[in-house]
Amino acid sequence: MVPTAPLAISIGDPAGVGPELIAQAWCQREAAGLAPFFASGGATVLAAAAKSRGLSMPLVTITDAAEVMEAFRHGLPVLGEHDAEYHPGEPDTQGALFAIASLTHAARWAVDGTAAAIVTGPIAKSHLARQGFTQPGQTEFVADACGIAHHDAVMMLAGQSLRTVPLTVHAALADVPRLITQDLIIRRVRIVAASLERDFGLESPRIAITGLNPHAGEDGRMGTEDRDVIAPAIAALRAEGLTVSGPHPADALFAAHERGKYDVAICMYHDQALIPIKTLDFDQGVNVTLGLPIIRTSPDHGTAFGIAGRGTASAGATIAAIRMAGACAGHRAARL
Ligand SMILES: NC(=O)C1=CN([C@@H]2O[C@H](COP(=O)(O)OP(=O)(O)OC[C@H]3O[C@@H](n4cnc5c(N)ncnc54)[C@H](O)[C@@H]3O)[C@@H](O)[C@H]2O)C=CC1
Ligand SMILES: NCC(=O)COP(=O)(O)O
Repeated sequence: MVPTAPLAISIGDPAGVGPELIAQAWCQREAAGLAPFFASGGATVLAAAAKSRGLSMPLVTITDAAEVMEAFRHGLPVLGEHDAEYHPGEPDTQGALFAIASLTHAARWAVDGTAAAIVTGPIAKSHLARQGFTQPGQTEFVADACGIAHHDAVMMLAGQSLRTVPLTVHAALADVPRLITQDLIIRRVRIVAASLERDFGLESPRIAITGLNPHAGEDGRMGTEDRDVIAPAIAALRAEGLTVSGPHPADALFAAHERGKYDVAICMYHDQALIPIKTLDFDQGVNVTLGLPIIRTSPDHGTAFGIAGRGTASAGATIAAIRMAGACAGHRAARL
C-alpha cells in the first residue's frame, strides 16, 4: 500500500553530502520506485548541490504539503523558507543552525500528519551541539518531538541481508557493561518485536541477541554479564512468547550461514551492531528509529565532509532510506 501523505526530508548539514544525495534521489525517483517526498527548506542549498553534481533537478517551491503529489512530478518540492549558503566540505555556524531548523520543521510535519514519515539527512553531532542541539543524535531529537522517552526510541540498522539493533548507542565503551540491564534488554526487544510486525510486516520476528564478552562469556569465565544479565532477560522474553535466541557469541553471528536464521540481531553496543552493517552494506544501510508514533529513517552514513560537492558520494543509502520510509508508511496505512 502507498503512503497516504508525502515523506518529509530534512537536509542535514548543508556542508555534507546530504543535499546532493537528496537531489540524486529525486532524479532516480522513478527507477528506484520512491514515494513522493519534499524537502524541509534549503532551496538555495539544494539547487547548488544539484548543480555541483551536474544534475538537472528543478525545484518547486510549495506553500502546502498538499501540493507535493503534483509538484513531485516536475521537480523537488521544497516547503519552508529556512535556507543556507552552500559551502561543501566547510561546515559553519549558519549551516548548523539551518540543519537544526530543517530537522525541526520536518519532525513537526511528521508528528502532525502533514508527512507520512521523516527521512533525515546526515548531521555532524559535534557541530550541532555547539549551536544548542542538546540530544546525542537525531534519534533522540525525533523522540523528543514525539514526546517519547529516549530509552524507548530504538535505533535499528538495516542492510540487504541483515538488521541490527545496538542496545546501547552513543555511549563510551567503558560505560557499556553498567548500562546493560535486564530491564533495558526486555524493554527494547519488546519494542523491536512490535515494530517489526507493525512497520515491516514480519509476523513473530526471530530475534537473536548477542553476548557482550568473547564467546558470550564462556559460562562466566570471560565476564559474567552474558550469564547473569543477558541470559535471564532472554528467558523472560521467551516466557512472553517472543522468538528470542542467545546470548550468541557475536563473532560468528553475522556470517552468511547465520544471517538467515534470524530477522534482527540485538547487539550490546554501537560498533558491534554497526560494523557488520557498514562492512556488508555501506551503500544500502538504513538507520530506522523504532518505537515512535512516526516513521523515521536515515542513511546510515554521516556527513562525509571530505567528499561533499565532488559528485562521488553514493546515493544508495539515501535512496534506500527513502524507499524504506515509504514501505513502512505503507505497512502502517494498511493496518488502519
Ligand atoms: N545519520 C547521521 O546523521 C549520521 C551522522 N554521522 C556524523 O557524521 C560525521 C562524520 O562521521 P564519520 O565517522 O566520518 O562517518 P561518515 O559516514 O561521514 O564517513 C565515513 C567514510 O565513509 C565515506 N562516506 C560516507 N558517506 C558516503 C557516501 N554516501 N558515499 C561514499 N562514501 C561515503 C566518507 O567519505 C568517509 O571516508 C560525524 O560528525 C557524525 O556525527 C555519522 C553517522 C550517521
Ligand atoms: N552511528 C549512528 C549515528 O550516529 C546516527 O545517529 P542518529 O543521529 O540517527 O541518532
